Parts: sequence; structure tokens; C-alpha cells
Amino acid sequence: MSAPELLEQLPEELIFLWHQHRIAILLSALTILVLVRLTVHLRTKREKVSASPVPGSPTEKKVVEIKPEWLPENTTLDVSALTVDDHAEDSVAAVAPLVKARKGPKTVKGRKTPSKKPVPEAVFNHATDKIQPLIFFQSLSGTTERHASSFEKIFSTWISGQDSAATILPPQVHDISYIEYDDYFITPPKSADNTKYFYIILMPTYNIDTVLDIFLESLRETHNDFRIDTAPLSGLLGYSVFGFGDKEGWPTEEEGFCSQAKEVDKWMARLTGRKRAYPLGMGDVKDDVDMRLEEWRLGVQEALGDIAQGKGLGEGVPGSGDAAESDEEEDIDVAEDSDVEVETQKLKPKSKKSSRIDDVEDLGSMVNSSNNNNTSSPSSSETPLAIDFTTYKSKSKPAPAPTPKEMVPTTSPTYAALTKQGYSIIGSHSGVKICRWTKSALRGRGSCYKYSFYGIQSHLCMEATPSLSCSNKCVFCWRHGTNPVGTTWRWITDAPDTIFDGITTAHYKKIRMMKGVPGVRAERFAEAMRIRHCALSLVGEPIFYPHINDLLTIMHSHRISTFLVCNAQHPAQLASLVPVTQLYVSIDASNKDSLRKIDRPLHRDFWERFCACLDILRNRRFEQRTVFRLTLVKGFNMAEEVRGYADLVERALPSFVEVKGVTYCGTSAAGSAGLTMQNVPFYDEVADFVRELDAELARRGLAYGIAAEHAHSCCVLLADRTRFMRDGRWHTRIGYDKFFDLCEGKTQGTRVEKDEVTGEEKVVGWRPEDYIGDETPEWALWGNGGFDPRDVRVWRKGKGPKKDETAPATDADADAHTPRAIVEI
Ligand SMILES: Cc1cc2nc3c(=O)[nH]c(=O)nc-3n(C[C@H](O)[C@H](O)[C@H](O)COP(=O)(O)O)c2cc1C
Ligand code: SF4
Repeated sequence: MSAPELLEQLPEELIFLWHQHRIAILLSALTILVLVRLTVHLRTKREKVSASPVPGSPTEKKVVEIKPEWLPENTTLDVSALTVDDHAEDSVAAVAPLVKARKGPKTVKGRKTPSKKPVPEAVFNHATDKIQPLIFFQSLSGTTERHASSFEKIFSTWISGQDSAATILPPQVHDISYIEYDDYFITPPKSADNTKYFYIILMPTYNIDTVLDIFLESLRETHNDFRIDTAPLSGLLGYSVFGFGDKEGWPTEEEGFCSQAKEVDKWMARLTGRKRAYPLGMGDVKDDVDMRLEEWRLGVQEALGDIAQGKGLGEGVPGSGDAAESDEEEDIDVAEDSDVEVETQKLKPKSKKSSRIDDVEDLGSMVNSSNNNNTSSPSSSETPLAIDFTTYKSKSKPAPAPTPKEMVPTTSPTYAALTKQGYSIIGSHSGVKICRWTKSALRGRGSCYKYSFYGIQSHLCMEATPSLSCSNKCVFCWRHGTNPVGTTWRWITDAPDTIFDGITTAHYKKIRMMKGVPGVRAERFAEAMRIRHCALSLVGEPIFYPHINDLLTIMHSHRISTFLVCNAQHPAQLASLVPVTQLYVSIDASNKDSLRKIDRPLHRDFWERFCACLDILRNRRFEQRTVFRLTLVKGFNMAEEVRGYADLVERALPSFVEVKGVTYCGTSAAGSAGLTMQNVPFYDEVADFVRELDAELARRGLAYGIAAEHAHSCCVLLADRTRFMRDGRWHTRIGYDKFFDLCEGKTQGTRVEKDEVTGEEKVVGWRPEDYIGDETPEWALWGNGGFDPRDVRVWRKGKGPKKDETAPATDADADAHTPRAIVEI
């Protein structure tokens, strides 16, 4: 066939082929098309356009990575709600995809690898070395602290009377609430080569959740951390523990007498490699404590004297650190930690320490060592322990869940302390109090800075918290030692409506009690019987409460505005929070080191959490007013930190930056934290700091300005000029009715985003600009003092102008040198 003939036949062939295989051809073509489209779609960077205004400052996009361990333990969070992308103008997802939170005990497979660098044993050369005794104590209601102090005195006298006085140095005392655990309880502190440490630990016991549990938890964690040597404190010369308990409530050890001191002793034995220099002492605070403590002190002194003479801890004597004498600790390890099955080998608990035990003791090591009174040692059991060294198969039996306790039981010292200070405790973890400004406003003597800046009249404001616990131990927090702390929510949880009813009822009750107070104005009293604002900032960490969103929604439905302050340690909760009227993040320092010193956070990854919170704040800044609250503490977080704070502002671009001087609470707790009146800045100093910060922000092209002040509260406000200045006038006040109308859908917000698929613009919510209120009043502006001239100023004794004690405030300068400690909390 010639070529032209072939060509003529081709269409027929093609038609034939088409008829034979058209379905297959069509399907293949369709598949190819879909694949090409998908590839193009995925490769093209999708753009999300928002009609939210471009901030007045450079905006580098931030990705917030929420780590699984940041999710609350028994999370009620809707994980999809954490995708805060929709809230932001950024195209970058605000929250990285979440890996499912790890639940259940940590299981380490295989052999425990020896630590990289084993801690050297303390070798004491009595001719050249020195002993540094460290007395640690923890105290919630002061008993142990008092005993620690008298112990130190007697002990010091004993040392100075010794022949070996040159060898034993004067003791140093440390309140465990104020130390970094890592500095003392992971490895012994660093010292001059010839100084060796000896630990003396005085502990009370509380069968409720307290800061003591955090200490015990940290000892347990250190022991179980496979990266750390099993006996990282073996560099100590020795240790001994004394417990303070109460036999009236806890008559026997089985019933919990001194149970936490016993726990500390147990963990110290493990961490030091059994360097118990003298047995655990225990005293009943209502009976024999002085006698027991005296006996124990003599024993500890004797042990120290032996060490000083180079005799070591002795052998075979009661309380000696001889490994052969007691292997109780290892037995507990194996029994408690064993979630492994035995098939091949058996161990007797009383056998000498075997390297095999070392191998398994960290497997699945989730020991419930918290303040459980009944943590009776399974070591007493004589039955052989079942351990499988070959399969490491997990037992299917789940570990019993710890029973939740009340956060602040009525029997706790925290309850007593809080109620004494005028707080009402609602349920077992919420609190409410009327602050001094509410009382002041009722008497027409002025409102707090929130009135000057945002228009909140203090007599219409309720200050409350749904979580009295928090995950920091800030140096300026008056509740040290007694406040419940924790990294996870593990308490009995009250329902949000119960909390709402409880706090409002208690607030109204307290207002009614003001009825007979001289000077209370009738019209203000009447107005106060309708709460319009809630400051969720009292003490503790409000977003720690698992149902915070429900509580906020209830408040908004009652047209109560919400000012929520959080400590930037709970990014998952922050990301999932419903929009509030004004969202605060406490910025207590400008860098990691300083934050550690001032907030003393419990989370080891506190800085990562802090930064993640800033990024979340940045991503949510177009849906609610965001605020940085800086609390300045002289000597801690002021000097040289302006640029650091500017970095943080640049990172989160908050609507406002509130700068205030710290309040000095004057308690012994503050003293132990190293805080005195000298750490409270003068208003002049706060103002200078603000000027410097303002200048630094301007240098970086960030459009902030100093908007307002409340000299009386030692507080100054910086605001984003592009958003809260209109026609050259500051508008920092809030339109509350506008906010509620937006919440209720009565008016539509203007936060608009472009639909990715259709390209259409749609309203997705409201912006802070939608509920801006009136212009900031003249008297509140920077330079004018911030005191409403319609109110009557009452000066504290010895302060203010000499002649007219009740003259209306006109002179802002009068305040400038005085109010150091008169700061609203
Ligand atoms: C709420 C509460 C719980 C307590 N639980 C125990 C306990 O379980 N076992 C015990 O021996 N003593 C217990 N006590 C007694 C304290 O340990 C004892 O009063 C101790 O001296 C308190 O020391 P501190 O004042 O230094 O905090 C408890 C006391 C309170 C107020
Ligand atoms: S965050 Fe608040 S409650 Fe918690 S320790 Fe700090 S100041 Fe106290």
C-alpha cells in the first residue's frame, strides 16, 4: 500500500479505535487532566486576602507551632478550633498541624543507656576539703520556716564550737519555693574544688495539691529522666530529711503522717545513690516536734562530724549509706515502675542491686509520687518480682488514673490566706474580690487606670478568676508558698455556670456590704448592682480553667465585657480562646534569663511557650484588642531591657502596651524572693522607661505613641497610632455596647477575607476598630495625670499637697514622686 493510500485509511482506523476504546480513552484523559490540575493547584502558593488594615509596622509572618505536650492533659479543646488561621490576615497557618498529644505513661524501649557523663562520687579529703551544709525547707503556713530558722541558729553555733569549724562552713538556708530546682536537685551546685555539699531538708506534709507536689514531681522526673544518671546527686557528701506533720489529723504513717517528707527522703536516697547520712526524722507539730527535731539535729551533727574527720558516712550503723544495708529504694523502683511482663527471669526484692535492675528501672517509668499519703512502698512485699528482660511487652492493664482533688479545699492554708485577704472562694478553684478601686469609685474618689484608658468605671467592674492556680511562681506574687501551682489542670472542675453564679453573687454581696460605708454615693451604689465588666486577672491563670470559653460566652451573653490577662505559658489554650473584649499577655521580662528569674516558671520550655503566645497574639490582633502588660521591677526587669521589650512588641504587634510599676506586697514571701521596697520603681522611673521604649519603637518604624497615663496607679499606656488615633486624637476607650452588639450579631463586623475558591470577599467577624469608643478624655492623656477631675482625690497620709487634703487633682506632678506602693493590682 502506497503512503497516500495509508494516509487515507488512517481516519477510518482512528474512528474504529475510538469506537472500540472510547471509554478507556476518556477516562485516561480525565485522570491526566485531574492530576495536572492538582499539581498546579498544590504548587501555587494560595493567597488569602483580608480586608483588615495593614498594621502600621513591618509584619513578618509568624508560624506558631503548638507542641503536643502543650495541650492540656485531659483536653476538652476542639483541635480544629486551634487553627486560628481564619482569625489572621496572614496566609501562614497560625497554628502548625497538631500531632496527637501523647497520652499515658512514657515507655522507654530497650536498655537504659548510661548517662553521657556520670557524676563523680564525692571524695572527701578531710585535710583540704570543706563541707558546705545547705538547709532546704518548704513552708506553707510558716511552721517549718520558723523551725528552719531556729535550726540554723543552733546548728551554726554548734559548727563554730567545733574543732572542725574550719572544715564545716556556716550553713546556707534556702526556701525551696524560691530556688531553681535545676540548680540544686539535678546535680550539686558548682563550687570551689575543695567545697563539698551536705543537704539538710525540712519538709511539712500536705495531703492537698500544693507547691510541695511540684518539688516531689521534679525529684521523680529527674530520677526517671533517661538522659540523666540515676544518681546525679551522688556528688553530695550526704543528706538527711526531717518531716513536720500532724498526728491529730494523720495519726500514723499509714494514714499519711509526714508522708511527703518520706517521699522526699526516698527520692533523695535514689538520687544520691543512698547517701542518707542520718535517718528520716519526723515530728508532730502539736506534740513532740521540738524533742524529735533536737534528737535528729544531734544525729545529723554527729554524721557531719564523722565526715569532717574523714570517716565518711559509716558502715552498718543505723542510717548509714552503706549500699548493702538497705536496698529498699531499688525495690520500689522495680515494683512501681514495672509495666513490663515477666516470662523469663525472676528477681527477689531483697537481692543485692543487680545491674539488671538498672536496666529496667526506667522502663515505663511513670511513678505516681505526688502527694499521695498512701504511697506505701511495695518493697515490703516478699513475692518475687516479675520482670521480662527480653520482650518489653507492655501490660494491657492501664495505670489507675489519679483521683482529682480540690484545688483550694476549705481546709487549706491557701483558703485561709485568701479569705483573710477578702477573697471569696467559689467552688474549689475560682475566686472573686472587690478591689480597692471599686470601693474608691463607690465613694466618688476615683477609678483605676482602666477608667482613664478604656472607660471602665471601677464600681461596675468585677475582678475574678476561674483558676487560682497558675504555672509560675512570680517574685512579685504575694501568694508564694501557699498558692496552688501546676503545669496541668488536674483538679476537680466546677461548671462554668456555677462559677458565673457564684462569682456574681459573691460580688454583689460584697458591694451590698459597702452600703453603710461613709461617703458611698447612692447613685453609684445603685449602678454597682449591675456588673458590666469583668477583669479576669485577679490571681492565678484564668485560661488554665478548661471551660474558660464557656465562661466567657456566659459573660458576654450578660453583656459583661471581659479583660483577660494570661501569663503566656499556655499557647494551646490561648490559640483556642474565644475573642474577648481585651486580651492581655503579661510580659514580665524581655529575655529568657530574666523571665526565668522573675516568673520562675514551672515549665522547662517556658520561653518557647512564651514566644508561641506572642505569635498567637500577633495572629489574632485583628479580631480583638491585644495588650502587653509590663510590670516593672527595679533590679529585675528594667535596666538594659528596653530593646528587648521592643523586640517583643515588634514580634506580637499588640494594640496597646501598658507599663506599670510593681506593687510591693510586703509579705515575708516577697522578702524571700529577694524583693524589697527598693525594687518598686518611682513613677518618674516608669515614665522614663516608657519614653525610652517609645523612642526605640519609633526607631524601628513601629507606629506606637504614648497615649495616656494614670500616675496614681504608676501606669502608662502606649498605643498603636495607626489603629487607635483618629484625626490626630487618641481613641483608646472601648465602645462596650458596640462590642456586645457584635457578639450578638446585631451589627456586622468588618473583618473581611477573600474566599480561596470563589475569590469572593466575605465578612468573617469583627475587628477591634469596630468597637472603638469615645475619644480618650483630655485629663487622661499623657502629661495630664489621668485623674478624672469630677472625682475627689484623697491623699494618703503624708502624701500630696499640704494644705487642701481633698482638693481635686489638677497637678499630675504631685504624683510623680510618690506612688510607689499604691498600685492597683
Ligand atoms: C490542708 C492540710 C493538710 C495537711 N496534710 C497533712 C498530712 O497529710 N500529713 C501530715 O502529717 N500533716 C498534714 N498536715 C499538717 C502540716 O503538715 C503541719 O501543720 C505542718 O506543720 C505545716 O507546716 P508549714 O506551716 O510549714 O506549712 C496538713 C495540714 C493542712 C493545713
Ligand atoms: S502569673 Fe499571676 S498569679 Fe501566677 S504567680 Fe504570676 S502574679 Fe502570681
